[in-house]
Amino acid sequence: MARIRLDHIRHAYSADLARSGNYALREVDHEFEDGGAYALLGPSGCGKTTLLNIISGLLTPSEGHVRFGDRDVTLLSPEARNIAQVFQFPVVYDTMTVRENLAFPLKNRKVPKSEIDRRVTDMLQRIGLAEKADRRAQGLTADEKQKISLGRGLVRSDVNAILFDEPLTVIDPHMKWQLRSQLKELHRQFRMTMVYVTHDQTEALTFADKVVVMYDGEVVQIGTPEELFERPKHTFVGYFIGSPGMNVLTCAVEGTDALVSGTRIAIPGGARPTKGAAKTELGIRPEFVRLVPRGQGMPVTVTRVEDIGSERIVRADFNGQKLVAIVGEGEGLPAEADVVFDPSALNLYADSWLVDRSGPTPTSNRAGDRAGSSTGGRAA
Ligand SMILES: Nc1ncnc2c1ncn2[C@@H]1O[C@H](COP(=O)(O)OP(=O)(O)OP(=O)(O)O)[C@@H](O)[C@H]1O
Repeated sequence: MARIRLDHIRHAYSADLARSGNYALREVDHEFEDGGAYALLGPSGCGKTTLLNIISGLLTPSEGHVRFGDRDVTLLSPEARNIAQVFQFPVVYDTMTVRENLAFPLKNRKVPKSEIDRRVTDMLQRIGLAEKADRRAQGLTADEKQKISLGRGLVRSDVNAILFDEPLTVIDPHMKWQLRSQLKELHRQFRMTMVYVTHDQTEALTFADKVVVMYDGEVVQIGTPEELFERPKHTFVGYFIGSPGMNVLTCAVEGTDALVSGTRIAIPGGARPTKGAAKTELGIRPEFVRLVPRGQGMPVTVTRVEDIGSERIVRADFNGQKLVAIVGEGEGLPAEADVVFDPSALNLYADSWLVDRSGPTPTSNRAGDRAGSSTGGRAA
């Protein structure tokens, strides 16, 4: 296994695109720790596959270097990099049996037969294909074939990293959870460096120790699921992680307060100057917006209430800006509501990036659990 260093990587798919500044990857300068489980998460077209292919060696970056440990592998082929890859669609040898497919990469590397038998038997159990071990791959479903692809990637213990590109796309929804848990278990057991591309936040947050959020050709934040939830470094992270995503309210900054549509809201720890910023915004997750009886907070007009079982999603108009709140089970919803914001959960953004500040971080994702609230006040 190896630490993977991406050293000032940029990539354009042609010289013309580079000349016009059209980079699929604008600048990526990050490190994946040895033995870490990472998910590359982002919307379609943000550059996830491009980055994965640069790590694997299927693509050579236009600029920058890829290092495995201290070794520069930028110009090496995927084989020379010694990585395992699992793609979106199954890659199996149809004429071989399931067992032979799994044994294939081990035989190629001259692993002793007894060791091959042991590892293949273990993997057959893990991917749930023990009963079909001696069937040819040809007659299997797409779902089963993809499990073979996963097993073939995971059966080797000598690889520098295992790279997954949306590997569960063809898997039946009820099996996805099971295979994800198996992947996590294998990671816990063997501490392989794993990089897993997905645009599904549930998949990313349940699989990875660290989630790498990509947006428009850039990595905007690498963090644990908690970090991404509590302190999104970019408004896109706030919007993309969480359901519903973070409220992003246009604001002005005056001293240490934010002015949102004429309402003054104190920023704990003090808002830092945002001189030169073209736009400033205040972020607050719906879990930290509390609805209180009229007169006890900032006035809003509730426009819609969606009951989703254990909680209600309340959509409101906050002086012309849309605001979403989550009302938990057992919490009341006043007929005429005001809102209060948990001050520890307020984040200030300048040109979409978080303005660092001191102060506590929110500790729970239920608004009712939090002490204190920011009720704001009308600006003079
Ligand atoms: N072979 C190619 N030639 C030219 N442009 C490409 C090529 N492959 C990808 N791109 C462009 O590069 C950008 C990043 O694409 P990429 O496939 O890496 O994104 P992605 O995040 O993996 O998207 P998806 O989730 O849809 O696979 C997109 O604008 C895409 O259109």
